[in-house]
Amino acid sequence: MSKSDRPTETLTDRLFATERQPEDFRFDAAVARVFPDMIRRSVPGYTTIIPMIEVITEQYAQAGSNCYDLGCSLGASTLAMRHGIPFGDCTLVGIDNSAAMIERCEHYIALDDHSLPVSLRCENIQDTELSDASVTTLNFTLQFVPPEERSALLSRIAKATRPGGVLILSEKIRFESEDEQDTQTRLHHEFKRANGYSDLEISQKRSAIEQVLIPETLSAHTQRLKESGFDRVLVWYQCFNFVSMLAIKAD
Ligand SMILES: Nc1ncnc2c1ncn2[C@@H]1O[C@H](C[S@+](CC[C@H]([NH3+])C(=O)[O-])CC(=O)[O-])[C@@H](O)[C@H]1O
Ligand SMILES: O=C(O)C(=O)Cc1ccccc1
Repeated sequence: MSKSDRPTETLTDRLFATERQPEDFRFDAAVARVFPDMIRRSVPGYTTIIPMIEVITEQYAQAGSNCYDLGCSLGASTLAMRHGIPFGDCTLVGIDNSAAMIERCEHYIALDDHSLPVSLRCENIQDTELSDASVTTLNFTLQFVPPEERSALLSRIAKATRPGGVLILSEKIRFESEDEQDTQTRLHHEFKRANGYSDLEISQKRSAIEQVLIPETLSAHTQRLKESGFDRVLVWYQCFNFVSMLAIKAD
């Protein structure tokens, strides 16, 4: 096996470093190979959010319930949930519709020495079966679901959630004020530059995700979470245009 084929080798993301034909971003094998580096260098707060998912899971997981990580990629949030769940009789399920991600995710799960089994499913989260949930995580995944299809998914999650259970929802957001949108976007791009991305990488990635990752405002998210069946919504983290919310179902 060559060095670059080792499934958990940390590789540097250079996918947008040279000029390329405009093409929509996809979670294919090339992205899966560099994903840990890409997400860490691209999403402000990602390295803080992951360990906090463990803390939040520990607070809200319920004995005998199901915990879901929807859009689990390589399992970073899945593993945080695994370490947070304080009950041996919970079922932890990671779901992603990218075969390349799920295949690599299996390796990360296997390397993590922990007794709670993780069940991985290569499925579309929009029609995957959900039931008896206490903690569900959508860590930067809902943003890739077409906006008009987001309510149906959130309603299914809320319906499947036990009283006192939660949804952890992390998203790239946009702002109502054009001024704030410009400032936060500039700061996000500065974060990427500080992490070694060139102007070409930033602009080519921006074009590739434009039609694929659709950010919405915080108020749109909050309103829809409430209409979907969650009782309380709070923001527990924000860095620039990246936020994480906690949507809670009343006891
Ligand atoms: N409809 C869908 N069904 C299933 N999976 C999907 C769908 N749409 C997108 N995905 C999957 O959602 C993941 C989004 S990444 C999540 C990071 C992870 N949560 C982490 O904490 O490291 C975030 C990002 O790249 O910004 C990808 O693996 C997609 O294949
Ligand atoms: O890179 C960006 O600009 C983002 O908004 C985050 C991101 C991270 C990983 C895949 C797609 C988008």
